[in-house]
Amino acid sequence: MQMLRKILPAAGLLLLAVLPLLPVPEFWITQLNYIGMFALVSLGLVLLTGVGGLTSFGQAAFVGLGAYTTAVLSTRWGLSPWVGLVAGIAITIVVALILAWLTLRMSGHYLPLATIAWALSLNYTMGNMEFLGKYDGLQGLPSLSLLGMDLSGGRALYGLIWVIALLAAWGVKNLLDSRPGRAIRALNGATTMAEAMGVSTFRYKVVIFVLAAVLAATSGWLYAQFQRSVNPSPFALKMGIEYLFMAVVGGVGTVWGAFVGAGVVKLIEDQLKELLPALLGSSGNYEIIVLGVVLVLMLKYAPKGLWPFIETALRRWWPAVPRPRDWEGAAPLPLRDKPAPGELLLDVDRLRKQFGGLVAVNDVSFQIRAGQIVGLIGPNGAGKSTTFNLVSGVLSSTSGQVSFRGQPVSGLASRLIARRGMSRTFQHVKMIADMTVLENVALGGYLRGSSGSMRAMLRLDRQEEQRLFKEAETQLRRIGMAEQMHELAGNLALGPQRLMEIARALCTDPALLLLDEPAAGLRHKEKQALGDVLRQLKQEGLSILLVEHDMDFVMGLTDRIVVMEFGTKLIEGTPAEVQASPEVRAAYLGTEH
Ligand SMILES: Nc1ncnc2c1ncn2[C@@H]1O[C@H](COP(=O)(O)OP(=O)(O)OP(=O)(O)O)[C@@H](O)[C@H]1O
Repeated sequence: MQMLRKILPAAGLLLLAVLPLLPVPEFWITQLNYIGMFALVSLGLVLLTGVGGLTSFGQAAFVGLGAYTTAVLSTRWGLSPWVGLVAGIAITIVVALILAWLTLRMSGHYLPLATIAWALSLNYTMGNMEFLGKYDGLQGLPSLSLLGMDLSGGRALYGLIWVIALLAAWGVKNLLDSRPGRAIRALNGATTMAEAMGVSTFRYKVVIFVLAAVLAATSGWLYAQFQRSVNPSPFALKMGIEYLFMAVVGGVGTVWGAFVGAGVVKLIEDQLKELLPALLGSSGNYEIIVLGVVLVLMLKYAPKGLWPFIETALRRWWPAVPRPRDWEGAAPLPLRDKPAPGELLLDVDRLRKQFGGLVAVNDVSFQIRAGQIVGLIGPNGAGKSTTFNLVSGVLSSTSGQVSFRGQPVSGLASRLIARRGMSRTFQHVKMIADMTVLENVALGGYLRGSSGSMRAMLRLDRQEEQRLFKEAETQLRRIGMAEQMHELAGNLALGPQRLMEIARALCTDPALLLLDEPAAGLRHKEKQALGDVLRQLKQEGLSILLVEHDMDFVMGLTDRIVVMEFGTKLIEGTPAEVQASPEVRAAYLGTEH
């Protein structure tokens, strides 16, 4: 059985490889060629839409860009199709960068609308330029050859198409399991957290946008070699919608879903093209209507597509194995310069935040010195979380100054503040639910690594990955969560999720740790353990700013406490001073009890 499990995938791959040598009808080879080319585009959408959350209807236009570039270069200037491939990718990168710059800062429905706009305009350009042969397109592309082998014809191209498609799948899979990949996986719903870990989320939006465009253009190049001609219709908006449809049907967040989606849509569409006109007695693009209905049903009943069902079935044969723990011998990550004990670390000076007429933080000032644990307390709505967000750069202040390690940081993006050594957790836990605890914590080490997307895709980043995972495990062990490192973060209870956030923040190697209600949701024993960890961190020289409602926890842990009420600092002092203060009693008793 064990043997069979190992042999089966290899046998499947072998069958795929030798298929064109077997007496398989040309029709099926052609189908498989289309599936491979469509899967390549759909793979880009897995990255862009499924993982990154950026919906694009415009991928067909990039397919067209790849196809037209090689067609023009080979038919008008007689250049080799290989030059066409390189030029097509280069032009696509330039166009994608310009479009990304123009559109990727848009939010909500504006981005999909923008993708429709450029899909239409690129398609009209193809159809109206004399130079591109207008709607007739360009014919007579020269045949492709590789190392003296003639690759014209479906059977000959089959190998190239599938090698490229599978290599692309391998690259995308590698990318998603890497330092940049973890940042990319944060794009869909966890951007605030990723930015606080030092990630430029805009940069990664551009990266996946360009990558998806390059995959589409490569598919277009293959398409042009396959057809030996190009015209605008296969690159129209309708096809852009179909590519998205393939990604959704297959399983928009999964690499193999791209292949399943491409296969299922292509095969169903072909059947419908024959069946529907026969049933309805007239010809027309009726299959689009059926596909549209299927899409709506899928989005309602199986929004994650078909792949999760297939995966569940496959898991019986190939159970999921935890990530191998291969980082034991990895070198530790570099540490930052730490402030000297007693050094002024954080200086908050008359910080103010207004939301319209509401003054959420009203000219609040306080300081933290290196090695201190400072508590920020106050009744609900006092402005504690807002103060946190202002200090860490998640919100910009209306007025006032924040200096960190002697440098002004007001107005800086949170990722730039993170770079200087401030790290935080969130009142409402922010994580990537479908990543393991270990991977979530490793995202905290983002700034301590440097591997880019290219290295990750080629899997040249393994040494750095081992160092990052070793650090992540160390931090998890520190807060007593090493046993849960292979669990999916979304499956944890709220308490452990909060602890995981602390481990992630520690993974940044901070000089100042900002903890927003770290003990909420923890059991008594867990709270005690957390208190011990924080004391230990303090002994190691770390400074902590802590928002917390559990008074016993705060009083037993902090050196100083800042009390806020209605956005204003009520008093500041040692825990004993604060406990003895009649104002504080009034604030709490008056509002909470
Ligand atoms: N984005 C926002 N827009 C408008 N008002 C806001 C916004 N964020 C916070 N507020 C308001 O600012 C005030 C302070 O909120 P904040 O969340 O900072 O309080 P808090 O002390 O952290 O409270 P809690 O302990 O309940 O978390 C509240 O009145 C809140 O409604």
